[in-house]
Amino acid sequence: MEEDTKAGPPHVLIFPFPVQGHVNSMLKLAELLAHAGLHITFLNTDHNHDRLVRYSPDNLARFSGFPGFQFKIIPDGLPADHPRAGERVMEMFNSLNSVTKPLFKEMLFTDHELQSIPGSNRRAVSCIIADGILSFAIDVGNELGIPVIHFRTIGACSFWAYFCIPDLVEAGELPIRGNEDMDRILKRVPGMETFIRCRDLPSFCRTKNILADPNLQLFVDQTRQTPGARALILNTFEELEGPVLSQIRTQCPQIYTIGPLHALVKYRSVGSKTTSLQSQSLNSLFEVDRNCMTWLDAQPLKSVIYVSFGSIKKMTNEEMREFWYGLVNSKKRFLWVIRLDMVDGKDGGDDDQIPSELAEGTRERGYIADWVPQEEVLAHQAIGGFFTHSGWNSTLESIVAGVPMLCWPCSADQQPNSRFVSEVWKLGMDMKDVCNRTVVEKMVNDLIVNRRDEFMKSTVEMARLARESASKGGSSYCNLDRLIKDISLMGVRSKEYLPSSIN
Ligand SMILES: O=c1ccn([C@@H]2O[C@H](COP(=O)(O)OP(=O)(O)O[C@H]3O[C@H](CO)[C@@H](O)[C@H](O)[C@H]3O)[C@@H](O)[C@H]2O)c(=O)[nH]1
Ligand SMILES: C[C@H]1CC[C@@H]2C(C(=O)O)=CO[C@@H](O)[C@@H]21
Repeated sequence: MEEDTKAGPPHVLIFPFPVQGHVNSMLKLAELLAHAGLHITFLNTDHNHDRLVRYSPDNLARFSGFPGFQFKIIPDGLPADHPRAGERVMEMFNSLNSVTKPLFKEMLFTDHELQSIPGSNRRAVSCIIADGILSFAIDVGNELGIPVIHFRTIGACSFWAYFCIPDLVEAGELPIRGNEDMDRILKRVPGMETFIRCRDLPSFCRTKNILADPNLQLFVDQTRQTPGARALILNTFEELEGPVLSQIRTQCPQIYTIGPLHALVKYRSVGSKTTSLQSQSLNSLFEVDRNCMTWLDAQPLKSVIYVSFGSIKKMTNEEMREFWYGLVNSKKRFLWVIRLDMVDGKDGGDDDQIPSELAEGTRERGYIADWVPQEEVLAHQAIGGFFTHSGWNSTLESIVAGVPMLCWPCSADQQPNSRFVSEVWKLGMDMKDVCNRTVVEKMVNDLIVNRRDEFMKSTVEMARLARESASKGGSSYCNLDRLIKDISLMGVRSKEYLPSSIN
């Protein structure tokens, strides 16, 4: 079955790991590629598609405006009531591998809309852009003769830390030998030898069972498969992570740095119906509370600390209490995102009664929301600082907005991210491994009052570099053009690749 290579533009299938932070950045890439005229199939899980339809209905209308754009739905293999958050998010890997992978292969082989339609301008899928932690897509692409590009939605610093873990083990630098060992500087992560400590490695390294820990092995294996992909896409920019990118290129020569994606959408989607800031809330898997913007309008300039720990983190009642007292005792205004699924269980009894001093302080100076339009919030003039978990999208959004960060990393790549924010880029402070109301109170005041001028110097400069990279002629702007050209040149599937039947 030879494909008519003269028919229509390239057809790219985009497949994110199905959580908000990944869907967000991959939908932005989908918009950019569709805006450039490529045909896009965006593969959503049934669970997430239902949430997009429910909480971002305008999203579907916006994307349907691109010719050749379609959403495809695939099960994630989990029951509808699975939390898909906290530590249980790890269960998604097993179901995606056992249930989703065979369906993915069958879809590519049998789905008429993914094949070339003789006489029409729709080509078969000519390239797969898969999440860097869904490496089974490489196997499927190889079986079907479709080139696969990895898009890893974390920063280059974290990708490289993951990649070097086997070298750290081989050199005896891992495992970590207890709490007293956490500040030991590691020597076998090239480019980070002067500042990366044990506590700054991805959280999965905090295991005694370094050779057999299933989570650690999963991410190391996924990361080490990336050199087998046709190329690697990273949502970052050369001016932010150049030294680490040089190290990664020794293993993965073909890298497209096209971030910050949310800024690139803004600079390349001129004339789109929605401003790029508003378009972010069109990718939301949660119901957005826009009333917080009216509350922000009433706050003094740079007076508010914005607090959000992403879409996956779950907190204990004790952690909530320490942060709440720290924020109230700081005497600063705060906008705090507490998702409906965020607090781990309710221990009932008086724990659920809010102490009067907290209730009064929150009433006077605080606003608590389930979910907000974060890019718009960070761009608001009332925001003086971002108390963040250091998720990579949040980090980039804070950088572009020029907002200094107080980092409380929770898991995975957040640990390396927070070390780079504080130690390398000087964009804020790292509160790693601390959960104490007195420390929260002090660091909030340091961030938006006592050390504000110090951080503003570096945040203003990094924001300039970020916007420059995403503007016409900038590094990320040009790399996106290169990616589009290279995808257009990618070979087409020839018949010897197509198996006689799905096995
Ligand atoms: O009220 C809110 C809170 C967050 N966001 C958005 O949600 C996204 C959250 O992404 P991120 O900051 O990366 O955090 P997570 O949701 O935790 O993302 C997961 O995926 C990221 C990308 O791989 C990783 O860096 C993180 O560690 C991982 O937890 C961002 O775009 C935010 O703008 C909102 O729109 N409204
Ligand atoms: C399942 C989460 C643990 C780490 C994963 C990840 C990665 O690319 O390594 C990024 O963010 C998280 O959502 C994933």
